[in-house]
Amino acid sequence: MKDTKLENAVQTDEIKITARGVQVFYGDTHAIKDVDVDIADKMVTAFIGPSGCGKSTFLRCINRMNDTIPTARVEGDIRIDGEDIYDRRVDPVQLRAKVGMVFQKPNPFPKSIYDNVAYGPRIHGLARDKADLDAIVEQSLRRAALWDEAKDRLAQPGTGLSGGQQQRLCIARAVATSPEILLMDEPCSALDPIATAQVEELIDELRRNFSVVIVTHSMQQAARVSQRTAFFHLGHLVEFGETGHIFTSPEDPRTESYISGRIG
Ligand SMILES: Nc1ncnc2c1ncn2[C@@H]1O[C@H](COP(=O)(O)OP(=O)(O)OP(=O)(O)O)[C@@H](O)[C@H]1O
Repeated sequence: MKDTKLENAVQTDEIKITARGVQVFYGDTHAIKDVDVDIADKMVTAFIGPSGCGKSTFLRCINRMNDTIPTARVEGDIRIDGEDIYDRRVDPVQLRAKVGMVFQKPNPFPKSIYDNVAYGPRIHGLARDKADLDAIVEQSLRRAALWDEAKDRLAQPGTGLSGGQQQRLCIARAVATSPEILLMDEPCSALDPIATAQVEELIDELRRNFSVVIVTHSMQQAARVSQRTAFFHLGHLVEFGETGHIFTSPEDPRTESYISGRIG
């Protein structure tokens, strides 16, 4: 299995994240089993697979969010630009500024729109002065395609926005610290079709500047937004490759069954 995976791994792109022999345990539950993958820069990689197969668990390895779960134990090697992110010298808080995350349910802080976006730059000391912070907030809201809707109400609470706007605010908050990687865990599952389409369009824009990894339950969404797809099943990374190839000519029968709707 490992050889097939590596043969299918994308070798020609510029690689941002490499994972080798990754295992995750929650107590006695073995949730991720010996995963090897190379994730390309400036592309969208989708993680798909049936419920409970380990997509979110593996996503959380990339910014060490599993560190916050007491029963979770991660083994193996994960590197970003060749740097071992589990090295003792790596500060997880700094890592999470470099590897931003957007969650399933929009979770703006109970603060103004401005302060939501300014939060990360403030705690990481990224702005020289107020004018600089204003510029970061504006640029982040523009990148999240929210500036036009938010510019006249920056002092109003983020929680007063619509669900789709809140999710774009969370994307603006994530990009405000100039991350290199954006992790998205089912970012559209709480959104209506119009807001989903806006966020999907935004994801396509974001890949110009970031490496984006998205967990999705929707195969249509994976096909629309991603260039690379990883199919997980029972904790294994079964198949990984170009999205079009995975959806039209999957090589593993488990992938074929899943995309044709027979499992999951
Ligand atoms: N905090 C936790 N504590 C204990 N077990 C967990 C925890 N989080 C996940 N698991 C277990 O690890 C396995 C993988 O779960 P994970 O949430 O990563 O799957 P998933 O593919 O993202 O699922 P879904 O699509 O339903 O969100 C499952 O067996 C799940 O029950």
